[in-house]
Amino acid sequence: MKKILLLATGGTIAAIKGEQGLVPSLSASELLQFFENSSTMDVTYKILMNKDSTNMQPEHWVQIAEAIKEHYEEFEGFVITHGTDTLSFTSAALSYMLQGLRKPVVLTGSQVPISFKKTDAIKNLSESLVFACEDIGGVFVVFDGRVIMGTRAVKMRTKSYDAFESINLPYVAAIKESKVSYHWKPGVNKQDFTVDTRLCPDVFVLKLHPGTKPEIFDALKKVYRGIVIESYGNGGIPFEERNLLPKIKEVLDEGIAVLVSTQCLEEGEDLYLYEVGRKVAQYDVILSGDMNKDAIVAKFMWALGKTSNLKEVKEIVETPVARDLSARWG
Ligand SMILES: NC(=O)C[C@H](N)C(=O)O
Repeated sequence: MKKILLLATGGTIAAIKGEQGLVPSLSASELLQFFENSSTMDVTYKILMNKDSTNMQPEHWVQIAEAIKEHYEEFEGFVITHGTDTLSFTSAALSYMLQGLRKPVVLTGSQVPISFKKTDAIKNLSESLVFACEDIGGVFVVFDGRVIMGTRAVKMRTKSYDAFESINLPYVAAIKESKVSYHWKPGVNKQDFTVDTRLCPDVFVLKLHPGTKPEIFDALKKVYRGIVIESYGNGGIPFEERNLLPKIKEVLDEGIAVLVSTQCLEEGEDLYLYEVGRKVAQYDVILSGDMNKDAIVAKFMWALGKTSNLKEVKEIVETPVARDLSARWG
């Protein structure tokens, strides 16, 4: 019998209809009442919080990581039920905070509450429990029959059952009728299991649009230590009218880390391709490669939690962790 720990954090999966709309309310034991006792696994549950994931903050990621650390030796696999809206930020953050995992940490949720007729919760939770029994290490998202690396999941759809896609990396596996079919398998971790929950939440994502004013950086530098600029296409910063370059140089000189990424979900940046990219690349900004925004935010917070030296932050963020960055950039 595999010993699995179910950590409940809320989300639609645990929601009921309240007077103000759907609210997470069910406990972990109430979630498990929808399942028959299994002969292959022994599931223990713990409720960590009951939140709509919109209300999740980096401090809650730390709480989840600490719970896994506390129970790591007792269990063979972990399932975290979570709201889908920020699930991929949490899965990425756990991928950075929990290194050298030799057991699966699986995040799941649902688009429709578990007590509703057309729910996807029973499928997602039972497939997550199946995957949590696999002999594999790492953080994964299991949703709608697909297994995605925790650093590569992105919520693409607000209502459909297939809410998540694996961006810039193939799915790890498919699950059908409780059978796991691997497309590829992450290698065995060589490093020891370590937990590093130091995070600096002072990171801001600035999504560029034609008309973005340089003065925005004056406001940002007062409250943030890291700025992610989601630029366009292969990457670049406008340098003619509303020229953003002088302000970027100014914030860097004041010790604020700047990362340039792209609004395009697939194929990553190539900052050296165009003049608009090369002009900002000369400032030694951090490059995103093909990491997605949710992973970038979590990794940036994790890097800034360790150091404020801009060179070291760049080095940490640009080094691949848990398959978050493809070989071309790594
Ligand atoms: N499907 C969901 O779980 C959405 C919900 N608002 C949440 O993220 O908690």
